[in-house]
Amino acid sequence: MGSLPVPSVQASVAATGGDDVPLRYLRPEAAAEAVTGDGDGEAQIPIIDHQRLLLELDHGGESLHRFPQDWGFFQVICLQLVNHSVPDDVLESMKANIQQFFQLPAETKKRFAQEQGQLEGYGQLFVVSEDQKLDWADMLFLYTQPPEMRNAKFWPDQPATFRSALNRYSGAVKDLSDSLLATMAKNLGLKREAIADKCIHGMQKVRINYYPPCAQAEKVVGLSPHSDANLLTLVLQVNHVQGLQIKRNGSWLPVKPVSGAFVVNIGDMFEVLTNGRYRSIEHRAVVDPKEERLSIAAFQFPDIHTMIGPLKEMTGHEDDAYKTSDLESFMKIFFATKLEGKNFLEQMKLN
Ligand SMILES: O=C(O)CCC(=O)C(=O)O
Ligand SMILES: [Fe+2]
Repeated sequence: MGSLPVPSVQASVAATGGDDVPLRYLRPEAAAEAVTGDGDGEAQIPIIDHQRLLLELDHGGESLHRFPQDWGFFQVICLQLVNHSVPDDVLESMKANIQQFFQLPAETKKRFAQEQGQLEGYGQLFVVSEDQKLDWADMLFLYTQPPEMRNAKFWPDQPATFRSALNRYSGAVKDLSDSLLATMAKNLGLKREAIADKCIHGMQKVRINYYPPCAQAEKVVGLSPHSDANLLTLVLQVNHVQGLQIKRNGSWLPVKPVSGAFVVNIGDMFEVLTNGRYRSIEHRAVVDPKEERLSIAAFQFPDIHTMIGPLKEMTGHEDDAYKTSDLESFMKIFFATKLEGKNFLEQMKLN
């Protein structure tokens, strides 16, 4: 497993001034796919107050149900969660640390570079061929939970507070995710523990994205369209620069950054577990012509030894619509596949 090495986009922009965009990044047709509005007003992703949601749930309210139904034929959850349990200082410290990390000299960042055949570290993912188009971004990918899975050599020791900030962030986001999974299970008519029980030692991987500005922003893509393979993803948009878009009714809908909010996305494993009742969200990131953009995606997985397949309580008399496989095989196929819409999940479908 691994991704082919590619140059740092940030370093190339610094070296060349960034006016000439190398051919491997130019994909004007993909970049120009239709975008709906600016993510405001009617088209805005629902903003959910987490404390209120929990109160409603305790009182038997309809909680999350309203939103997926408003959001089209399939149950699609993409929402911005505010008033959640991750403390402000944990968010602020994480943001400051990653902003400082990407400002470090190229040689310093390279000390944490991915190694051949491995996914973790500073570099890029999903590059599977020499002639594939590339994303206009650099990233840092780390295994964060359970703590035994951490590989200290990929965890930056500069800035000095990076490791402690990520440690706190990771734990707080895991707790929040567990709480959301319990809520979602209840929404599906399952026991609260139905999904959470699979996540007691649930894995978490964190992908920190850095999108440099691009003089030809309208011809490049920051992160190719994809759905996340895991159960649930919590994305923090680190600064005010807009870039994240979700696919809805065939066009791209911008997700406006809301300060302190987590964008909560359903991943492929949730789609499989619910036998397709809920659908994973296809999304992408575009880049800004003038300003850099940063985001942190925390991918929540079940425990490493969990089998991933449609839950019996979900299927009833229906046939399974997806294969059942162990988590490791599931992930191997995911990382060997070029990131392109939901093509990975197609491989997991039966018939
Ligand atoms: O940059 C973003 O907002 C999206 C990040 C994302 O989708 C990912 O890392 O999987
Ligand atoms: Fe994603």
